[in-house]
Amino acid sequence: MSGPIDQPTLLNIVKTGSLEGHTRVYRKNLGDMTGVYQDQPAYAEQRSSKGDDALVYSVEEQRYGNHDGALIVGTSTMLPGQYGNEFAVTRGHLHGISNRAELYYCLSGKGVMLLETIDGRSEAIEITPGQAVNVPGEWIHRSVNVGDEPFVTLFCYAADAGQDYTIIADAGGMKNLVVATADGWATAPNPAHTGYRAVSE
Ligand SMILES: O=P(O)(O)OC[C@H]1O[C@](O)(CO)[C@@H](O)[C@@H]1O
Repeated sequence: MSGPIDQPTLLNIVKTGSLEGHTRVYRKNLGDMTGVYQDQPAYAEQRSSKGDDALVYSVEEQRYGNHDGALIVGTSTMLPGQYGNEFAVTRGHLHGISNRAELYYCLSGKGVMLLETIDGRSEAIEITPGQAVNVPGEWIHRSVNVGDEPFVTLFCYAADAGQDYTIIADAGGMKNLVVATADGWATAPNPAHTGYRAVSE
């Protein structure tokens, strides 16, 4: 044993995204999503019609510490939306400690976990209530709302993981986009993607 033993926590989780017992809440607004969507005119049009303060996603999380071995548990609530033909996404990231894994369990709505590795692998996995994606370390990940109601997930990952948001920005966006089709969604290559840089150790 290497230090004090943390206290267990009861969490009441509501499928609409409320996490009773959370220690932090943060929200991302439309104005925070600069550079995320490829269709910049469509994004600019929504900023001017809805305003920069319009909510796009929010996170409620609970952590009992940041030390090696501790877990963060939280809920993420993504509002539906489209920017041109691209569905609403989270910023997306690789964990700062890149081998840290994460679980995403769908509480409500319909979404896709878009997952890529720096050496070119790509996966897009749809989840609906009752389904989860167990995301191993080394996968860049982003949530995508492909439905017309909030996409709510319960997530859990190592508290020391951290987030590297520059990995996607430096590559001109993720390799694939999740776009609307006549019968739902599909992935399409992102023409602006320039390849991922190596992860620094
Ligand atoms: O941190 P980002 O990429 O903005 O996206 C938020 C997502 O990441 C998480 O914070 C957890 O990794 C989720 O809550 C949420 O879906």
